[in-house]
Amino acid sequence: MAANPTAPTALWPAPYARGAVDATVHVPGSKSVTNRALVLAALASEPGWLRRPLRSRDTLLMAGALRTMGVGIEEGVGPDGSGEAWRVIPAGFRGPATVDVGNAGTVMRFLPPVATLAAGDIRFDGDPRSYERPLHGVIDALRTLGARIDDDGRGALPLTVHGGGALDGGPVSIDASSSSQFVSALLLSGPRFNQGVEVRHTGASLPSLPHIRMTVDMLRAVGAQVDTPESGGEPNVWRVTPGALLGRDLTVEPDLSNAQPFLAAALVTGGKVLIPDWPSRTTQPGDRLREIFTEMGGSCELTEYGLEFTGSGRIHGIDVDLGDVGELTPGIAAVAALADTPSTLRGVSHLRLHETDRLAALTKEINELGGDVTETADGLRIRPRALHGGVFHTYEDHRMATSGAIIGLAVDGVQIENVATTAKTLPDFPDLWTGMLGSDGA
Ligand SMILES: O=C(O)C1=C[C@@H](OP(=O)(O)O)[C@@H](O)[C@H](O)C1
Ligand SMILES: C=C(OP(=O)(O)O)C(=O)O
Repeated sequence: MAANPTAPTALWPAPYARGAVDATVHVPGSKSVTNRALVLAALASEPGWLRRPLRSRDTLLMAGALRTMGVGIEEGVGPDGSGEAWRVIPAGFRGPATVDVGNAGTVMRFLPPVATLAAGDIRFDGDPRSYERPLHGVIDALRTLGARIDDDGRGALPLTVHGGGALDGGPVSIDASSSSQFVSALLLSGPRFNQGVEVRHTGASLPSLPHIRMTVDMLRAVGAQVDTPESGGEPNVWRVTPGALLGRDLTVEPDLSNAQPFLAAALVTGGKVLIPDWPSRTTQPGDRLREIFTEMGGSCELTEYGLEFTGSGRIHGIDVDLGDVGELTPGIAAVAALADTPSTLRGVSHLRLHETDRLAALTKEINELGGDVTETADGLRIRPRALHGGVFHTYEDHRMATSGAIIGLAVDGVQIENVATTAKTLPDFPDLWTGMLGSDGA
């Protein structure tokens, strides 16, 4: 019987680059934008369009969850006839329903607030790892705002939201130091709470600020009134006024965090990669790669065709705080392991609570290929060493798989366990990767 390439134990021989890459890579839509757009369209008072949505495990789970709660999400071609699209038709949310969150932070955090608006019970369950990921900020806040929620007392999944058809809302304090998604979750549904919502973050630090800005920008784009620290409000306080949301026609930007491995390929092989449709203005954290990968040895140009990124053939280490852009850490760690000087990646202790404990996983897997990585209290210290082939375990973490593939470009004989786990946000990864390398291996 042929080996099943999607079995969790399957090994994928990571392609070794025999030369400099020179490719154009069309990167599918952003997970973070797609899932926010779906939630906002479902909360709107009229139908809307979502063009070029990402179709991956996380976004299909979001669409499926909204459908089970009564929302219409239909396949379409968009109002002007171009491109694939979803038409989202809001309806009163209803239960009883069961939502599978998989291991999607956006689904497990963004939907319990929506469920408080449902008429009926909404049960949330997911992958084993989803039980370990922090959710207390959302659960405690919703209870303060008037919701009835049953969990097993750990402040985590599984849980049931007893939707009452409406929620009071109002002011609430939370500690969002373990995930910015707590803040985003409360703000997204805030316009639909009777009194809106005022979220005050009281923790010592707050990761992933660009993702909170993405939430605010997208709320404003559908007509919500949002006051933020940046718009003259108090530090760490966001306020959303109650009101109806518009149904819009939104085109999803490419996922810039999923562009990372392809940019890294240009850096690692001294080649060139063009990513079409790179937005000239965006809240996506992946936009920081222009600066980070330039400091690590590349150069880039943003033109009307997209982002052209060129490697110089040399890779330098970096000392950088990644607190704002934590999801870029696995890819940066992979490049840093191949650099000519050491790196220190800081500000990302919360990565221990992501898809897997990413700090432990990166340390173990790079070291098993001969690397020299140590965990610090809030990140990684990486001293480059000659690496050798071997199995790169991925712990059901899409970004571990793409990191291993980056290393495999420069190190012959790396095998990625369960590359199919990239389906969480980029099901096309293996094909895009081999397509980038071409038939002659680069
Ligand atoms: O809101 C979002 O879309 C995200 C926020 C971030 O979460 P954390 O703040 O939990 O790191 C990020 O890491 C995740 O990939 C996506
Ligand atoms: C942390 C991530 O995902 P999630 O949305 O599940 O938190 C990620 O994609 O890197």
